[in-house]
This record gives sequence, C-alpha cells and structure tokens, in this order.
Amino acid sequence: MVFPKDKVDYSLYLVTDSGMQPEGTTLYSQVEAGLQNGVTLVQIREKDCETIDFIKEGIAIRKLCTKYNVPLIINDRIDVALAIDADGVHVGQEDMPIPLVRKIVGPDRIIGWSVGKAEEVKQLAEWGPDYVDYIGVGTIFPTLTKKNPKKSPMGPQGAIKVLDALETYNATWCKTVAIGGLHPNNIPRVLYQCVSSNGKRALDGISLVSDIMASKNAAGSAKILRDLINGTSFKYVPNSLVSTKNLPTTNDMADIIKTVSKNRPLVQHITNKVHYNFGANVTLALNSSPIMSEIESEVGELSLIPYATLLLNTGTIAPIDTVKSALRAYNDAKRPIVFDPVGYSSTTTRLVLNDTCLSFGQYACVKGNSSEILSLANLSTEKMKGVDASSDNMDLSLLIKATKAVAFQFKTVVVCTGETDVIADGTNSGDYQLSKGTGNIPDDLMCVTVNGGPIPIMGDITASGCSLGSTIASLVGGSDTHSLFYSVITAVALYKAAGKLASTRCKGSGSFHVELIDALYELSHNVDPTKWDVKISAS
Ligand SMILES: Cc1nc(C(=O)O)sc1CCOP(=O)(O)O
Ligand SMILES: C=C1C=NC(C(F)(F)F)=NC1=N
Ligand SMILES: [Mg+2]
Repeated sequence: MVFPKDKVDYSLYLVTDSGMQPEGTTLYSQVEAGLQNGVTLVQIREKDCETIDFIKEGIAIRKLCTKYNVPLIINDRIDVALAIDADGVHVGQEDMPIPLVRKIVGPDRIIGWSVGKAEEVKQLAEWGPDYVDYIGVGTIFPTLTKKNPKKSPMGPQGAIKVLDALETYNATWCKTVAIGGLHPNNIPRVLYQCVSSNGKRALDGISLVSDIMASKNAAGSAKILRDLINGTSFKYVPNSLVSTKNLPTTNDMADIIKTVSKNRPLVQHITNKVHYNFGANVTLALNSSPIMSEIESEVGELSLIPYATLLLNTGTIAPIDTVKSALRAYNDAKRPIVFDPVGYSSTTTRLVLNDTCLSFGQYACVKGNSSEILSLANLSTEKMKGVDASSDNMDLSLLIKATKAVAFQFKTVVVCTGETDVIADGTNSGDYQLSKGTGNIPDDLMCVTVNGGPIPIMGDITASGCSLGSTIASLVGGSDTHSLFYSVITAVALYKAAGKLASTRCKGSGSFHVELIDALYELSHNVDPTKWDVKISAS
C-alpha cells in the first residue's frame, strides 16, 4: 500500500546524505532524530553507493519511515524504490524521463522532479496531473552538499519565477519544496518572500540535507526548523509592519522625528565615496549618529549597538563578503537595512552585485530612482518615455505599478524617487502562510505619493538621492515600534520639504548643499510637519 498522495505533508522534507553525519551518529540515527522532531517526508539520496548497500540502507529506512507513518522517496534509483517498496521517487532533469518513470512506478507512487526554470514547469504542465506530483525548486542558496553544482543559486526571486510559472501554466496539482543552502537564518525569509505574483501560491515545504544530516544535535535542529516552518510571521525589524490604509497624520510624523532624536540611532553606511561626507552630515543633522565603516570584522558588534541601522548603497562596489556579513549581522540582530541598488542593471556587474544583495538579505526599505525601480520590476523605461509624461518624463501610473511590484516581490517598503516620490508597502504585515499565498496582489498594496513640486537644483548636487537613503535609515532606525511604512513616508516628506526650503534659500548648487543640511537640521529640531510644503496623497 503506497502512502496516499493527497495526504503527503511536504512541509519539512529531509534528504539524506551518508557522507556528513558527525562522529557518534549514523545516517539512521540522524533520520530517526528528524522523524521524532517534525520531519514529514524523507528522501534517500545516494550518489555513489553500491546497490547492495543502497538496498540495505533502504530497507532499514523504509521500516523507520513506516514506524513514523512518513512517506519515503528514493532519489534517482527507481529499481531500488520498487525493490524496497518506497512511496515514490525523485528524479533530476538528466535522469530517467518522467513519462517513463510513471510507466515503471505506476499511478499511485509519488514522483518528484528537480526544477530550476520556468521552461521545465511548462513541460510538467503539458504532461498534466498524472505525472509530476511535486517539484524541488532550487538551488536557492549556494551549498556544498551538491557536488559539481550545475545550477547557479536562484535566490527567493528565482523561486518566485517558478511559482509564477506554475500559476501561468495552471499546474494546480503540483506541490513545491525549496532546496539548496536552507538554514534557520534564511528559511523565514524564503517562506515570507516566495509567493506567486498573483498572491495565490506559496511554497508547500522546505527541503534540506546538511542542517539536519550534519548536525551534532539533529533532534534540536529539526525542532528549530519545525517551529520556523510552523510560524506565520517574520518579525525582522522592531518597527510595526501592520499594513494600514490610512495616511500618517502630522502628529504621527512629528512623533517619529522626536523619537529619533531621543534614540539617536547609529546609521552604518556602506556606501559610495562621493556620498560619505554629505551622508554623514545629513545623518548628524537628523540627530543620528553616522559610522562609515566597511570593516567586515566589526559589523557584528555594530549591529548590536542600540538602534543600529544599515544603509547599503552599491554606488561603489564594496567587497561582497563584507556586504554579505553586514546583511547577515543586521538581519540576525533584527535591525533595519535600507538598500539603494545604485545603477541597478545598468551594467552586468551591477546587476549581478545588486541581485546578490537582494537575494541575501531582508530589507526594511529599498529606495531607487525611476529607472532602477522600473528595471527591478522588469519594466523597461523605453516603453513609457513620453507617454502622457508627468514632469518625470515617465507615466506616474507606471511608476506606481512598478513600485508596488517591487514592494510585493521583496516584501519590503519601496521608494521610487522623482519629482513625485512613490512609496509602496509590500511587507504584508510580516505574515506568511505555507502553501497558501498572501491573498493579495501588487495592485492591492498601500501606496502613497509625496510631491513638493519641481526642485530642479536637487539634481545638480552630488549624493542627493543617496542622502535620502541616510534620511530613511535614520528615521526607520530611530523610530522604535512606530509603523515602518509611516517612518519611510515621514523621511521622504521631510527630505522633500527640506529640499524645497533649501532651494528657495540657496544661490547655486554649492550653497544648496549647505542649505539642505541646514533645512534638515531645522525641520528635525523645530518639528512641525504642518508647515512642510509637500503633499502626501494615497494613490
Ligand atoms: C539535493 C540537492 N538538490 C539541490 C538542487 O538545487 O536541486 S541542492 C541539494 C543539496 C541541498 O543540501 P543542503 O540542504 O545541505 O544545502
Ligand atoms: C536534486 C534534488 C532537488 N530537490 C529535491 C527535493 F527537494 F526533494 F525535491 N531532491 C533532490 N534530490
Ligand atoms: Mg540612487
């Protein structure tokens, strides 16, 4: 009797590896510890094993899985699967073709397939519901477990593309598990971000090898994983992520700014050289404490300083290992990170670097100019130039659409800067739901615009966009448990109001630099947003 397909729980899927168990443990004991602490599906994966040994191991694990009423899958070796009466098989793209696998194992056994791209989803959809029952979506993050890796890591964004393809080709029956480099420090983010763009589909499970098989405490590791997968909210910052349809009042904004002054956040800048000095002065003007450090060995300590916040600006390309360490440190410390993907996709180097940054961390806010946001949303700037151009020479409704799309994809607050700044809240209140999606779509996201009329001189100085990043980081990092979305809106409105004020007082771009810092200082010390010459509207 084969395990009924509709009863399979894909949520914590252990794939074995006989080469990595620690001293004093066996493959069997690691698997049993997993089964006793929340593993819901087991796959035996042996890449270079004599058949007789594979059969012995298979028979032993078969009995163990039966004892815990958990289905057993065999990787690649269909003959072994049949011989030991496994509940299913998993094959890769280079293994036995799926139609022949189905012909051999019969209609009731589970068939899993490794999928790394949308074309493979098209194929499984064409075969229909009687063939592939689930797919392993990967490789999410780099891993040493899979020898001679053929696929480069796709990150959560790659998994979203596969989920979108399943929706596009209407493969409703097909379940999904993510695999590759999955561990407690990135699983919540994967579960939180990996939702199809129509909001209908999320991952059905997490599949992994080393987190349990190489663990000195496999039972404890499985328990930690079980709790994370059972979770439904990802609190990655102290700020409130509760979505709201209301705009912040002037009192809300005043309170945020006053709270920042009280808390004086440390704002670590990993940024471009041009921005260093001006960004530090903007941060100081806002009652915050800048530190311009790219020293990898200190990011851990900095992230633990009260109200620490990271601003990552890829204008100059900092060493990627320093960047990854910083992202890991601030995410582990649950401190906000603001990301400014400078020149996103303008060169291959920048595209790869920015995509790597985006796949390695959860951001409180992503801020970019219209071309950066449009390319992040995979919308080209060419299509829309000049069409009923707003003052930005771009169709504002397209910018709003793009900002919402990026916010939805990365589950973060996104700012698209221009004469009209667009701010969308994609955090979904920090909630995630295994298998089921968010239930909303990008169009549903709360989005506001901030407009103060043209300030042409803003474009005549260096680091004006970058320093909005410093402003957002200061207000997000210093605002305690205030709404993240409101803190970003307040920062954008404050910066635009200061720019407006400075543009009326300056004599040229040189004095504008100074007047802008003075205006930021003035508006953040004599706090009265009712006097700001900007208009915030829901869009
Ligand atoms: C078995 C396997 N398949 C992958 C794929 O991308 O298809 S990655 C992988 C190994 C995953 O091991 P770990 O959890 O230790 O990173
Ligand atoms: C290469 C593989 C990819 N994915 C999976 C699983 F996650 F189980 F679907 N198993 C594999 N052996
Ligand atoms: Mg920029």
